[in-house]
Amino acid sequence: MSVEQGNLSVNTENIFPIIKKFLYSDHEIFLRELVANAVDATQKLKHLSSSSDFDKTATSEVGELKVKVAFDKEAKTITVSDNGIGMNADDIKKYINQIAFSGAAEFVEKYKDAPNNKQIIGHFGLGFYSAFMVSSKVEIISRAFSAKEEEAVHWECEGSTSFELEATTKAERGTDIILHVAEDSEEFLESFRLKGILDKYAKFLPIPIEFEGEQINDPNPLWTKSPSELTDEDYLAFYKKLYPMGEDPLFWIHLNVDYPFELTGILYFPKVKQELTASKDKIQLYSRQVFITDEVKEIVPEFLTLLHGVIDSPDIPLNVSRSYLQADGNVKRISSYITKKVADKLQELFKNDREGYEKKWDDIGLFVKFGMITDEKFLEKAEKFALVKNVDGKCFTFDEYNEKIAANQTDKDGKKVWLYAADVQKQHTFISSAQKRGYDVLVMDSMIDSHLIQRLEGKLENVSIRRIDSDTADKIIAKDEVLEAVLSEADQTKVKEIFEKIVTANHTVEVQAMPTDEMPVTLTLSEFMRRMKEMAMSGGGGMYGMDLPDQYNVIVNGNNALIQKILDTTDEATQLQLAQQAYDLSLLSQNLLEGKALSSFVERSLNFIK
Ligand SMILES: Nc1ncnc2c1ncn2[C@@H]1O[C@H](COP(=O)(O)OP(=O)(O)OP(=O)(O)O)[C@@H](O)[C@H]1O
Repeated sequence: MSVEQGNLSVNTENIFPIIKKFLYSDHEIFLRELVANAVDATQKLKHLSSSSDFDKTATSEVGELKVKVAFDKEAKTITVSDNGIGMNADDIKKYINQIAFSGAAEFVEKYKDAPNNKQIIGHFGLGFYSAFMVSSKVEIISRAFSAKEEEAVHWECEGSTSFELEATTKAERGTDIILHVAEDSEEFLESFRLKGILDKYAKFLPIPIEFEGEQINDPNPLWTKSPSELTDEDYLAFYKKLYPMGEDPLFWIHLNVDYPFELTGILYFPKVKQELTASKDKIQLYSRQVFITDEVKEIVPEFLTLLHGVIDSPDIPLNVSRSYLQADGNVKRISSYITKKVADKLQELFKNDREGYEKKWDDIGLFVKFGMITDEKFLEKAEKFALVKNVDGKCFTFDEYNEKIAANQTDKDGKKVWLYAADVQKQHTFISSAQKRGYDVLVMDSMIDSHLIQRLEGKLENVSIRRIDSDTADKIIAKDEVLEAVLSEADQTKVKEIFEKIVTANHTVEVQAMPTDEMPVTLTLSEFMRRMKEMAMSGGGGMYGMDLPDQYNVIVNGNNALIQKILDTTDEATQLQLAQQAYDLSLLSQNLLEGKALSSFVERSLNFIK
């Protein structure tokens, strides 16, 4: 058989049912598409009017350009009118019958097998043909800018591949698109519904949009203006317009690039609360002032979805699938541009007003940390302006902090050890022990901190980060000097045996020589064990399908006088009671004593002081 070549053709008869079916969830898009086309038509006219030939045309007055949306509940029609460039018969044949139609055909060809892929379709600018999602018949009455009143054209189509085109008269230049609303779409014949859709998609279109005698849009939204003309009040007022219920933002960035991609916008830094998801997904994406979506997850790095505001770019492809979007060159460039701008802004605030920056740290810290964990490039930049805060409320950059602790908190291997408290109240005893040794203690108490710690350890050279209760103050920073033990080895073994009789089963006992003024018993949870546990808990329902028990180390301070007293006590019951009391005190200092154990402790304590 000889090789045969040819093109696969789409059966165009199928287009309308498919458009309807696939676009189901997003039917309201038709209005955005028609209004956007109308705005385009007026802008084309504006463009044209600057050419010298324009004066000679039939409709030489530009006049006040605008778009009107109207509906008639009785007649069941929605009409979108503009006084833009208009179309003559040839234009309709070319742009509506052929191009728009082939666009629709291409759409069907591409997505006929995609199972219910609404995300793709919702952004597929089907333009004019999306009118058929809600209409049983569509009419176009148009008078091109160059046409006389009686040279206007009338086109109509009932959602099949045949159409009618004839001459008509029209007093004004421009186009009316008349939708005869289908029975199943009569919900759109309501004022509030149409107003709602216009508010969503047309609020910032560049040409006045009129609905029920009122202009519903702001044609010159803030992001299209030059930053030099704008005051802080303008930015705050615009924020209120976007988020009427929102608390004032902390600061903002005005984006403006022409090359290698076009992008404008304003990004606001909200006060990010611990509850990250509440701040997320508030950025609105526009394309030439037409609202597209508020799902920008695939367009900006995840941590930037915490920001609020507007991004406007005609260079973000909207008619492709979301996963494809992330691989798109422009999207990548836009994403790294925004990341850089955000980092630059933070750096600038840090440099120009350190005090103000530190005051805001509690609000922006979460955002910066989230960025450092999830975005390598941001992490690199953020190392210069990220702060750590110690228990006294003082802030330091990473470099400043390393310098501060270098003398006293470098361990025997030359590593700088950062100590932190995850709960200042609970870990108070540990904090004071560390402070007695002149150690500084940081506060890292948010969920995100534990992830950040791992990230920083991987990133910062020669730094080890330890939670304050992961060891006794004596050992937490391993140094060469060793305290001499007061107890002999044999006595140490005896002490160990006494405590092993009373401690909770999975706790291990260790006798150490610590300064005499340290607690007789301290409970520690090794950094390793704790991280394992945290990982098991966060790693999707538990690594072993259960919560790992806390395996505390019970550190007995052999040099504390009470331990000697316990050893010297001959009556075994009293000896165990004393040991129990010392052990309970260590539990109590960490808020771990509860229930029956707590009651026995209280009773025993009363007996001791009676
Ligand atoms: N109101 C109008 N006035 C003048 N020309 C119009 C109008 N509406 C549509 N057109 C013409 O019909 C063409 C096809 O419109 P359609 O909306 O299908 O596609 P598009 O606007 O080019 O692209 P998209 O698919 O992104 O919307 C337009 O490019 C334009 O030339």
